[in-house]
Amino acid sequence: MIAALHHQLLVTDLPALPLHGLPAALRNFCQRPTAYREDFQQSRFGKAFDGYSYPGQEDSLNQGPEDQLHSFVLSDFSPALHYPPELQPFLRQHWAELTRAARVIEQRILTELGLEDIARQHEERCGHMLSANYYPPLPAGANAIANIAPQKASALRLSPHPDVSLLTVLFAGIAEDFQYQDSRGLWLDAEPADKVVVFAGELLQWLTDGAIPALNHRVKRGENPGERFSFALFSLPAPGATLVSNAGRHITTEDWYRLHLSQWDN
Ligand SMILES: O=C(O)CCC(=O)C(=O)O
Ligand SMILES: [Fe+2]
Repeated sequence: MIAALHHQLLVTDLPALPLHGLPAALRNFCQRPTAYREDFQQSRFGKAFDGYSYPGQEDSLNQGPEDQLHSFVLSDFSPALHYPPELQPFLRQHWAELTRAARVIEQRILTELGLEDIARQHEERCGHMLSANYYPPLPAGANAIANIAPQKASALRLSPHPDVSLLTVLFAGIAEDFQYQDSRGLWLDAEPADKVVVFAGELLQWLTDGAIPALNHRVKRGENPGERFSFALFSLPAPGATLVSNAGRHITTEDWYRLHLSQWDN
């Protein structure tokens, strides 16, 4: 059963969950003037990964300067009032229901994997964060990428990475151009799907002491890169928590975030 998350996507038989207008709300936010958007940057939140990041940004905690997307990270950990008005209706009306549904799915997977102790820590010490991602349309020309210096023009819209999560739930399904790395290190194209899709994050790797590796993934630049949205829901330890691996290693939430981010230190 462990093979179900081992270097692969778990495409469940559950239909994708509704987005309740979130893509349009996110696009509206991303099309506001820079000065407006800057009020919601991560540095203003100072909590976990919460807040806004934009293409070309040098100091985002969750994307690199070469990545060609806007992301807005929402979580259980910041007060709803801190988020922009565009995202308030989703947060107020749908966040609780979405994260409840995701928790049920995550619990079922962890239990089926025989990871009872991790399931208990997930239940008691983890919350959720959503990376709501908007990839603006790109011109068809090879180097004509908005906000990106020509030397950084890339075949990718999102660079390869593992997630900081315990599990990542693509609750709205999987969009085109998503790729993941198999056990041989080869990049595979994921089939777009209107199902809930789940994969392992680095916290699952840490808590299983390496038994279940985090899935590396990225987004390629397709033939005609139009507007693209994705919604990745991460289960994450809450501020102030301490987690224990199967082998008995301990880590605090804050050290976990630092350890995850240190892989991008030069
Ligand atoms: O855009 C995608 O399909 C993937 C997004 C992603 O990997 C992330 O938000 O961590
Ligand atoms: Fe990711």
